[in-house]
Amino acid sequence: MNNATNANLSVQDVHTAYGQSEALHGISFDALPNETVAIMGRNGMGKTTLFKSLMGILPLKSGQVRVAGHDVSRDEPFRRVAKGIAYVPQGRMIFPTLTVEENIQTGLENARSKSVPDEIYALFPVLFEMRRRKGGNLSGGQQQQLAIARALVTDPKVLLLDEPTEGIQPSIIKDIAKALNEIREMRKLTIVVSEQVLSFAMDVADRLFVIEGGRFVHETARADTDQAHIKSYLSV
Ligand SMILES: Nc1ncnc2c1ncn2[C@@H]1O[C@H](COP(=O)(O)OP(=O)(O)OP(=O)(O)O)[C@@H](O)[C@H]1O
Repeated sequence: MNNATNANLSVQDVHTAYGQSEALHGISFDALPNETVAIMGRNGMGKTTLFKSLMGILPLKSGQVRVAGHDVSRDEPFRRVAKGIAYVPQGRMIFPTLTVEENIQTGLENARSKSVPDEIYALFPVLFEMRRRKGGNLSGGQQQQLAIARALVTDPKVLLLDEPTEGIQPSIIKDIAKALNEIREMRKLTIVVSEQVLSFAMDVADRLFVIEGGRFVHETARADTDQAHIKSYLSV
């Protein structure tokens, strides 16, 4: 475990329930600036519930979430965004009838300037080419890039991505891995990504956790990863 005082994201003993049914049973981890952490697990193991808990979309039953040293555990989602955490949800959730540019601008709601920073289009040139097209007309991979761009304009310290490779073709998955590595290096971001694709996690993550039944059951540094062991958790 890293020293919590240096952590950009510190998650301590988080429990989350749907009514009487507890889905997360005490999740704890820290992540540093310029570090990517992958959370691996099959469907229904708690990845989405964890991200919604970190963002405040679901209330914590108990536990604490700190972003850059600030306790955000009781904050509404928009306050958490202002304190430096951003979310790319599963399924991307872009607005199909808005243009690419307008989709990115929805992330700039609380910013002084509504113009999309050049840096964003430099990272994702395809979004610049397609800036006047409707979001709904983009391919899955382009929509994923758009969802990442929209999250990045809030200038987060911590970026959460829920299964970014879902439904995306392998060649584009490589592009997304490259973009995430560039963004992390450029902004010294903390990235937390949930995944079922191990090769993608190995391309981006410094550390990997396995979640099962709402608990972390395995942790490994990338260099020490026993890939066969991780795969045994991912196969049904
Ligand atoms: N709205 C809900 N009401 C009740 N239980 C829920 C709800 N959403 C999820 N759960 C339960 O919480 C547990 C964790 O689900 P979660 O969606 O977080 O898993 P996941 O790992 O993100 O899987 P997936 O990749 O399918 O989204 C599951 O047992 C699921 O049935």
